[in-house]
Amino acid sequence: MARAIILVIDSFGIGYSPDAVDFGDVGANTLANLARAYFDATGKKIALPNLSALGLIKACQQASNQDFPYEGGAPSKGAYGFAEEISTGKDTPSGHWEMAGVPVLFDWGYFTDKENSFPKSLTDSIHQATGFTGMLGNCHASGTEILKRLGDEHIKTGLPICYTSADSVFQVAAHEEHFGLDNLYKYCETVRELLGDLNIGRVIARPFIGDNADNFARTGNRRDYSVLPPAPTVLDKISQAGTHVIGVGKIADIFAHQGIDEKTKATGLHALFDATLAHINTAQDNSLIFTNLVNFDQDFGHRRDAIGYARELEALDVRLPEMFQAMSADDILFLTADHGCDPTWPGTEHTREYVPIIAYHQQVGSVNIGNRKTFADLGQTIAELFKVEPMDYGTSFLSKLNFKG
Ligand SMILES: O=P(O)(O)O[C@H]1O[C@H](CO)[C@@H](O)[C@H]1O
Ligand SMILES: [Mn+2]
Ligand SMILES: [Mn+2]
Repeated sequence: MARAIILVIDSFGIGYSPDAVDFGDVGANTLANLARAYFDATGKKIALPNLSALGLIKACQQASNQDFPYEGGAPSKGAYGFAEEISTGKDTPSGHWEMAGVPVLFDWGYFTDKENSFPKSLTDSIHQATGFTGMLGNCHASGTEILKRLGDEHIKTGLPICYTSADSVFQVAAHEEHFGLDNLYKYCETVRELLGDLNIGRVIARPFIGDNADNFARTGNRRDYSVLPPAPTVLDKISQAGTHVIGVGKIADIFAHQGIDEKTKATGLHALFDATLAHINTAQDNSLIFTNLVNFDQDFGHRRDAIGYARELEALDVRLPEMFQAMSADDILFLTADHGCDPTWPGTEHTREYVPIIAYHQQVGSVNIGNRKTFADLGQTIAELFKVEPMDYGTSFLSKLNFKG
């Protein structure tokens, strides 16, 4: 076994899942709906020749029973299927931990009130511990809209902007220069400690720059402070057994730095892709390179920008051959997602969807691995590949891969 690569296209759902009714997401389909919106707006079919060859379109059609405009051929290489999530939430940590073999079967804590979202006991303790006299926001919000609304006041008052969403998060936006990046991180670390038993998945630092509502922009210095996964993930197991686990992008943050031997941060699709390629070019045998492409979710899914999402998918597709070329004959690439975020869906939140599971290896001919009952099938496959004890959840699909020769 040489190396494995996992590319998570963050938020890339391919059709609402059987339990979507519990989330108000019946009808969501990130890929199919954005392809339609792109066609309606531009008259062009989304061009995904490489992802189509890997079976992505077929996986989406199987998951959703729907057709949509696209350009690309029939599946010709690699394995393709669609997986449903058994974790209770449709958030990023749940999706990633489940794909690493550890679904989140307990309920996260949520701040459900749209206004005055944080309990007074919590805000009091934050003010006491940080020395700030107050906070702005304290509500549900989209991270870009709240900057437009409160960014100026933040600069004037020096108070942090705190907000949440339907996810189990406490987010803090602050200006990189006026408030300072280190101060923002320190504030978030304090909040992380004070959240205690509220069972909140993540505190997220959201630094931004700019001087007015028209040009405030979030920077790549986002930092996620996650709780630990509820059990050792396949990353812990393979890392302990000697596999070199490399996290690219926010992977290390998502796994609270557990089971990660080396990490590289980068901002934007191309920088993240380049960082992944650089690791493929240099990583020793017996390595796992695990990359999260956050921009699909952050810049397009939550922003409900279907056209931008479509163009970013095309840009990723164009670059895939570079990855195929960099891979050695024994390497295996998995492409998947952690949840949906349909850019045509009402609101700004994630959507409960099937995700694609695609596996590419030079020697693997096209094979349909069908409906996977949990994202943990990927973790179980990774466990088998790297020869560690099986995980408690998931069914490996390694034996289904159609290895030639
Ligand atoms: O609107 P922004 O700040 O991008 O927030 C989004 O990002 C958070 C973490 O993924 C989610 O909870 C969602 O609300
Ligand atoms: Mn995500
Ligand atoms: Mn998100």
